[in-house]
Amino acid sequence: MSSNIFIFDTTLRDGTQGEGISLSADDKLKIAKKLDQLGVHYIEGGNPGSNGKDIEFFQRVKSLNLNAKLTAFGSTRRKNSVAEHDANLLKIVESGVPAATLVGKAWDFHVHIALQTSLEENLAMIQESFAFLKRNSMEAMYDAEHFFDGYKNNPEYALAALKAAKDGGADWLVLCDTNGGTMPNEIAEIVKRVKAELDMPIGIHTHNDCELAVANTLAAVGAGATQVQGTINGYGERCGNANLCSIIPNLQLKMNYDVLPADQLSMLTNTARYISEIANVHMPVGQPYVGNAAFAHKGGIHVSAIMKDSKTYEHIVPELVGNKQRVLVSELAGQSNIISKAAVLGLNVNTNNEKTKQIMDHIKQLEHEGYQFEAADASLELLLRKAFGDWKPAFQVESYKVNTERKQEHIVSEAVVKINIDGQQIYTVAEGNGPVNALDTALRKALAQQYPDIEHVYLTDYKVRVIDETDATAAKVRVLVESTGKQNSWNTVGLSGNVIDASWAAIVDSFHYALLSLQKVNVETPNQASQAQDYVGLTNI
Ligand SMILES: CC(=O)SCCNC(=O)CCNC(=O)[C@H](O)C(C)(C)COP(=O)(O)OP(=O)(O)OC[C@H]1O[C@@H](n2cnc3c(N)ncnc32)[C@H](O)[C@@H]1OP(=O)(O)O
Ligand SMILES: CC(=O)C(=O)O
Repeated sequence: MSSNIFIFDTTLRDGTQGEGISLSADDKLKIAKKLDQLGVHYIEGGNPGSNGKDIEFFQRVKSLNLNAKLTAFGSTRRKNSVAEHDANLLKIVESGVPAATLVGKAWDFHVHIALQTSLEENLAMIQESFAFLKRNSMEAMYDAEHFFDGYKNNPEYALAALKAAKDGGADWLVLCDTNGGTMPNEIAEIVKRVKAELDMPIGIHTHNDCELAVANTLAAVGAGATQVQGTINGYGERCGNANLCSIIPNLQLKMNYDVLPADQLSMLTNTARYISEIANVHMPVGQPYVGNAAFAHKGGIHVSAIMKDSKTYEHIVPELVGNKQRVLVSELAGQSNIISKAAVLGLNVNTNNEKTKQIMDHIKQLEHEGYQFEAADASLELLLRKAFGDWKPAFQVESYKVNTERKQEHIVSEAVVKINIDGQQIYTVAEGNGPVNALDTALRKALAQQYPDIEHVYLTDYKVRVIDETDATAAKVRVLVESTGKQNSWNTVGLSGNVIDASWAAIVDSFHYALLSLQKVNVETPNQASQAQDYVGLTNI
């Protein structure tokens, strides 16, 4: 391993400057705990001089006794004032954390335009603010705002800003590519020059406006930076910050730096997903390292090869970052995709045979008609189980009917469902706020008579897509439904020329899937049942 790199997480500060991200104090505490478990070295909790929520966070976070060093963020003192009376600096000290990060201007243009003060006054603001922090015994980082743009415009002044921070006692000089417009070669060259000029620990803080934040961070580290600032999932102002979920594994697994212990690196995927849930921001499936599709294989040629050796199409072992390999089945599949998927389900299909080919052709035909199985794993599982003779449906649908009626201000839908379970006909009626909701409720009510646990299954997402748009009158509708049980969620698909019928098909598949495990638990002895659940895998609702 090479030398240590310090990870400075600013998800709770710069991350919250991203559009659509707003975290409560409780959210921030949960995220701080998670980041600490991951093993980051610094957690920038927020701006105590900005809002009450951040002040509350800093008050409450102390009781968590985190290993990571907490840092409070703010700016250098206001122009023409004194640090001791600066409300923002006082709040930082009052926050009681051991470290602080102050942003200060390093680009002469910004001093003139944004601060509207003299170049000398800005240097005094920097120097005096750091001296104030050091008098209060804090570890102090200088976030040299727009450092790279400043250096390109006026290198003497940009370096003078760094020297002012150093003279004030700053412990770290963090070079910021605030507008995110610098290229990796420029970053490397400028970091090297700063290293040669000033004997100080250097950090890097980049933004993603040219989609280069990760590359720029790595270039800076290669040139001698030892503190890396970034956020989980790259949240941050405008196009975001440098994404730590890519930087950490790149540094550790590709560039051989000592960043996190291996067992903590394997928490990366879980951390990224947990924080995306709290931030309520959907993660792109193709997000490197931690995305759901980061190790998902779709093309038949790829799957055929990974079954021989995963290295053929995987740049790392996914488990190193806590992710896992997935095989998708679609019209681009070959027999290998089916065999691999069936093996995961515990189905005994281990050789290429005529049956596998028939199923593959059937799936391709269905996808050609408009089905889509890669986003409907549960429907695919039912299809495979049926094809390999492993599935007996728990119920048969006899009929359904649904009406929607508006009475003055109220719209109500009523569904009537007739199903058959082991020869016994069950007939239910239910109301809902729409036809899909009414059908879902009526079917659940019918099944609950024999499978009470089905009450825990909810429809949690519903997507409709009109396909075959070139022929609008004959267009088909594809409905994807996400359902959630006590522990898992799963997706099913329905296709029809009628949106209600497509929805019904997707709902029926969802309940069939849920009943796979309930059915097994009901028919087996307790011991066999737990084996059956392991065997069924995903389907323990
Ligand atoms: C590059 C970055 O990401 S920096 C961090 C950006 N993050 C944020 O701004 C989020 C938190 N900010 C806030 O809550 C508010 O902006 C506050 C509390 C800091 C300040 O609020 P206000 O006092 O109302 O000022 P406002 O936000 O309108 O303007 C910023 C002021 O800070 C001054 N300022 C900007 N940078 C600095 C600096 N490095 N040092 C000192 N003063 C600065 C500006 O010149 C401006 O002063 P002016 O009002 O005399 O023109
Ligand atoms: C400090 C900071 O967030 C920046 O310069 O981008």
